[in-house]
Amino acid sequence: MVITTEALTRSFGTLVAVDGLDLELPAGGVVGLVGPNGSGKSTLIRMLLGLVAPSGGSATVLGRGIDDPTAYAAEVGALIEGPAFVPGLSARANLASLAALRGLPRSRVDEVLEVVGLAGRGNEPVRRFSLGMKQRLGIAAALLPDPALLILDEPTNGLDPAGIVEIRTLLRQLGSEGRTVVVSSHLMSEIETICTYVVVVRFGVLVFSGPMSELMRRATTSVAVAPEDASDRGALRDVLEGHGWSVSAEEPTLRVVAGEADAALINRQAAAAGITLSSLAVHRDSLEAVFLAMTGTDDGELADARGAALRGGVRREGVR
Ligand SMILES: Nc1ncnc2c1ncn2[C@@H]1O[C@H](COP(=O)(O)OP(=O)(O)OP(=O)(O)O)[C@@H](O)[C@H]1O
Repeated sequence: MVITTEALTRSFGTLVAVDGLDLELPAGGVVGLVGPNGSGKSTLIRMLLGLVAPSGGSATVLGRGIDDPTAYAAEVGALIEGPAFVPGLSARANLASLAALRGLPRSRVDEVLEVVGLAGRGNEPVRRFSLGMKQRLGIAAALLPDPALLILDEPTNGLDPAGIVEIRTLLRQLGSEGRTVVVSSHLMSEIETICTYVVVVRFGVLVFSGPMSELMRRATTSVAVAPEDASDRGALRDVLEGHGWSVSAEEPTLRVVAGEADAALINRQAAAAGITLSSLAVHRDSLEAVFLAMTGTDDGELADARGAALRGGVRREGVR
């Protein structure tokens, strides 16, 4: 396991930002940490990096306890805020000074520029870079020590759609090369196509943790059927309900709560009752809908009163 947590908790005054989290994250691939704003993702990441002390519980990173982050610091690369670079210096010079500071070989600079697709732009001053290029440079900086674990807090925040695609492609590539990439986002849609494993949190509480394929299995499926002759709708409904399916009417179709594997059976039952179907289509909820059902929001904003109060509190007090 690349990261484990046991009853990991962090409170700020009376607010419990991370609430008794139990996690076991497998090594390799891209792990998505998803939850609406204010659900404790950054606090969790900061605890794992040793930047915030837990109020309770324990955790390990690469097999070592977070009470001594220096034991694993050299093997973990992180990007937790917009990367800070000297704007007047080139990308290459910025990375070279970071490498020198960390005692890393200068040869890593060109290697990481190559990995993030900035090799051809390395001599340009960073001030000319787009936000997406700056994010890629930030990831390059995090990659300097060739870490086994890369942790990125909302790396696609503020990027335009093209920039988001670029970062996604890069993260997928990094996750397929043996290292583990942990990436947080408040939007399922931004990371669902790149994650192999997903952790969903809400109000600091774990809602789901497991392989992406398992999350997808939670998506409910239904089969929409329409009889050729509209006057058969009632009879068709009776037949399908008689076989134990739950059916709702949605003009001009009937929606049957059933999986893809049931489609042929539904067709046969209708035919056996002398009803010809003019259409039969399998629908699966989007991951967005699954996320909505789990967290109460699909746009990253908490929908209920506590969410509104927390967001108001954060802005008013500027607590960060
Ligand atoms: N230093 C702090 N002092 C007080 N409260 C804090 C502090 N850091 C975080 N919080 C609170 O803890 C809760 C979780 O915040 P956190 O930033 O971990 O969530 P998040 O899921 O990363 O959200 P976002 O996407 O908005 O950053 C929020 O209510 C936040 O206001």
